Amino acid sequence: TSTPAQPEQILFEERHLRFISSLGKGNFGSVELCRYDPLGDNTGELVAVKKLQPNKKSTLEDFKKEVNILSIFECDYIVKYKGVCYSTGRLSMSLVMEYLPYGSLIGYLESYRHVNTRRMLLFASQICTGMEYLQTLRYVHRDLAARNILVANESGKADFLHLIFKYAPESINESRFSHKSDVWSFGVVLHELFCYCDTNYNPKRLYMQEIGHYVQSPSISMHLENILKNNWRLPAPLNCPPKVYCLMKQCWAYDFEERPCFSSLGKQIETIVQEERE
Ligand SMILES: COc1ccc(-c2cccc3nc(Nc4ccc(N5CCN(C)CC5)cc4)nn23)cc1
Repeated sequence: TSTPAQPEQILFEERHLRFISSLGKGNFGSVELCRYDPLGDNTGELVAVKKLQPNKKSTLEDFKKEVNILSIFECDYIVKYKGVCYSTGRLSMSLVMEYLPYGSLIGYLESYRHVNTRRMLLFASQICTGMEYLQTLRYVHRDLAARNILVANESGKADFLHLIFKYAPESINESRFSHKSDVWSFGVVLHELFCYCDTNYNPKRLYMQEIGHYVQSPSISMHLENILKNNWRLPAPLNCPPKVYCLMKQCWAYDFEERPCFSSLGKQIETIVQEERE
């Protein structure tokens, strides 16, 4: 049998990757803004470089898996993979991706507070399309959250990336993830959107208010599971159209089989957009 075709490994030479700034850190490693400038005249393109932490538990295998997965995705709503960079000295590997200048949805909503319902719904609809695409590839995201959603450009085309208060009940205590648990997380992202990612109303804070701030970490998930089982849900955001809150509640059906799929959510969002127009 022939060996599986290697994704086109576009090699970025480390010596031409000029560090500009740090874009963010996570348990995966760090992401830096760099200019790939082989001509050395600052005309090179800006790229987002995700450095793999070799010491972290994520291994070379994880890296190769991520490269293979990302390089297959062909979707307007998933960040574009450009290639890899193997640094000779430090034996580290980096993932090179397109750079999205507007940063995360959280940062965007904090600075552009005038974002109206229509634009929010546009974001929601685009996130839905991206999630539908992942589902066709049978890829479960597991970390859909506003912090992992990147805004691609002024037109508000939401891009998102892959990656506890976002989790569906079955994920919290059975670690079961599915497209339907991603739908639950999508409901939480909708909530963040319509709260403008306001830290006073972020999911963690609202859940902890209900559970009790005194509760310490290991038992938080048990308390979370209890309030969800007792049908408590995140409250409707200020000025949130009732139909949008109704969508969130559908995503938060305790029984994952009762949750809508992304294509149904997309259609319902389109309907609300039409009604908002009239
Ligand atoms: C968890 O941290 C990150 C950071 C960056 C990325 C990432 C991956 C793949 C492509 C990509 N494009 C951008 N753009 C971007 C632009 C601005 C900012 N911020 C500017 C303002 N600063 C205060 C915060 C960062 C962050 C990311 N970030 N980014 C993913 C996760």
